[in-house]
Amino acid sequence: MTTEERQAPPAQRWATTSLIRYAFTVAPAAATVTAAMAVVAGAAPVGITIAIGELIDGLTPAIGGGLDTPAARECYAWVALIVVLFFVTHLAESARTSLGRAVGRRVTGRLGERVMMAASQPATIGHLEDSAYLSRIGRARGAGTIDMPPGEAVFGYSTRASLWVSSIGFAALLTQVSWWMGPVVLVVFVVIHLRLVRNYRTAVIESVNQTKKLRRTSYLRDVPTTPDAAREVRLFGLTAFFRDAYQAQWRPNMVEVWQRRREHRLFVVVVVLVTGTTVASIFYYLGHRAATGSTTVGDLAMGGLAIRGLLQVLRADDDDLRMGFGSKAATEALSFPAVTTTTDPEREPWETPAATISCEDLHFRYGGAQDDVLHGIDLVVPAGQSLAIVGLNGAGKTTLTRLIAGLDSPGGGTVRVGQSPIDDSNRRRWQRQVVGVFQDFGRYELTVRENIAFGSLVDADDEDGLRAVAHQAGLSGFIERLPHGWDTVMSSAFTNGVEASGGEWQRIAIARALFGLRHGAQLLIMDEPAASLDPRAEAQLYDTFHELTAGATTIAISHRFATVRKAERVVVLDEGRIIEDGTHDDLMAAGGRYAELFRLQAKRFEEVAS
Ligand SMILES: Nc1ncnc2c1ncn2[C@@H]1O[C@H](COP(=O)(O)OP(=O)(O)OP(=O)(O)O)[C@@H](O)[C@H]1O
Repeated sequence: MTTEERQAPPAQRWATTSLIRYAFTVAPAAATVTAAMAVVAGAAPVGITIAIGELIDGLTPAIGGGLDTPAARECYAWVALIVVLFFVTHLAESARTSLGRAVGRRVTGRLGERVMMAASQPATIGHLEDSAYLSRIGRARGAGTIDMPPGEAVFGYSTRASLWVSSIGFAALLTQVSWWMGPVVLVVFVVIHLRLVRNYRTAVIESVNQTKKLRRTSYLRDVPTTPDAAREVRLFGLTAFFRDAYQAQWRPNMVEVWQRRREHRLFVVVVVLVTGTTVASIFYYLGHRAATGSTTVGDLAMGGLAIRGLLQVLRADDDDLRMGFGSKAATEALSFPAVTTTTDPEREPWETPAATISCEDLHFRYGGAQDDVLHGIDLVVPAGQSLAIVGLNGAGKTTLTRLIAGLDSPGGGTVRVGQSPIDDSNRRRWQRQVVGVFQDFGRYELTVRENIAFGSLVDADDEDGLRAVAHQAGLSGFIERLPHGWDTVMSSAFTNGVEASGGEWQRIAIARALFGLRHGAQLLIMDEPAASLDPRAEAQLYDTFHELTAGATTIAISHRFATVRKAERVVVLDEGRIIEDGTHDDLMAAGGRYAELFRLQAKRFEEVAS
């Protein structure tokens, strides 16, 4: 993914046509019926207005003639038509509303999927750490001052379509009263309406363009209610900090939006004056014509009702907000490529089942950073070796494993597996050969079974395998005690769900990786895999390590030297360079950085023990 694709600025175009076309594509039947209902719901009130006019004109000859005269019967017919049209209006309007919303939901769902698939398309992960790209995703989901996803626009269009049908009908009725009146009123009202809508849309663009800032603002607002942060927020007394930071950011972000709203209110006053004058003049004109006998009372009533109906054209309200925000979100969502097929390949044997991994002159820099994190790493890891990477915080250990796993592509140099350099043509296939227990491993709010089976999802029905890896990771007792065993959801936020401790989560992550190894993965990466384990569990993990990893290549990052010394080979990383490489004994004998750090840690233990 290029930087331009990641950081595409907010869409300036409105997706009206493409969004409507999209709605007809994803829900053809419902969209067609919604459109038909919008036309009926818009046309029926015009019919009612005509019927009322005719009824009033028919009443004069009918009055005093009794209930069973032709004139009275004609009045009954008009009344019946009015009643029927009332029902038709309400039925069509209800159908339009519920179907329009359903189509909108479908559009929102499908566009949400489109964004998810597009964001998951690159095999590398750097774009998901890019704030510009995250803002694009936020905009495509309709996140703004208020959440207004794309489907809301579809519903707004159906409401507006109905309104346009009735407006054109009412204008046609006015033309019957006087030829110039319909076009003139329609044009004046439409011009005012479009201006009102433009104001709305400007406000929308401004607030959507604020997404990046608003994402930050929302973050500040949400932290105190996030379970992960709840303890620290209380213990450190941070509620007021987050409230103040939220307000301090929110107000300046909203200043322009508020200014726009003030201008808009002023414009609304002008609108009221112009329309009031127009409507008053027309009523005076109609009244004058009726009084001088050049038009009937029925036409007068019809004209009045038509004007009243036309006044609705002026409305610029929630529907415009829906169309504005929603279509903006849709424009953004539609700018993501449509990826329909999942690109996750099944695990299949690599060219050579157990291949040497070679890093050749690797350089890497994170997007937006000034300096490289890795400076020319050369490292050959033979198949089946257990390697430990050691180094101070920020030395580049995690970054190196990200490159080896194919999660990032290097700025310079190559990662080779066997004979094949890892590039975009084979990246996903290689990734399926790698399993990991990362520092920020996934804590999926799904069942414990799913959490572990993710290690090799196609083998999820391997009950024996699941039980075996759970046992190896020391989870058997934990799972037995769960209220729904393997089907317990790992989050108390859900009914019958439970919360696991940090160590239990880590064991789940280990079991997941072991399940992947069991089903053919050839590289295990572990970044501080025992950080949350109790000493007994950690000892057990490493004592049985070779048996558990079944000959796979393993790369472990750890600050615990008791763990590190068990590896066949150790490399020491310092500021993005390998400075030492050998067995524990070699490096101790060399008396370099490794020996220094090892002795420092051993001394601490001795001090504590004595
Ligand atoms: N996603 C990222 N975006 C930008 N910079 C990053 C990112 N991840 C890490 N860095 C930077 O890259 C450098 C190396 O980080 P890395 O996580 O590889 O170090 P490490 O040796 O694993 O550290 P630790 O022992 O603390 O886990 C650090 O200076 C860090 O700030």
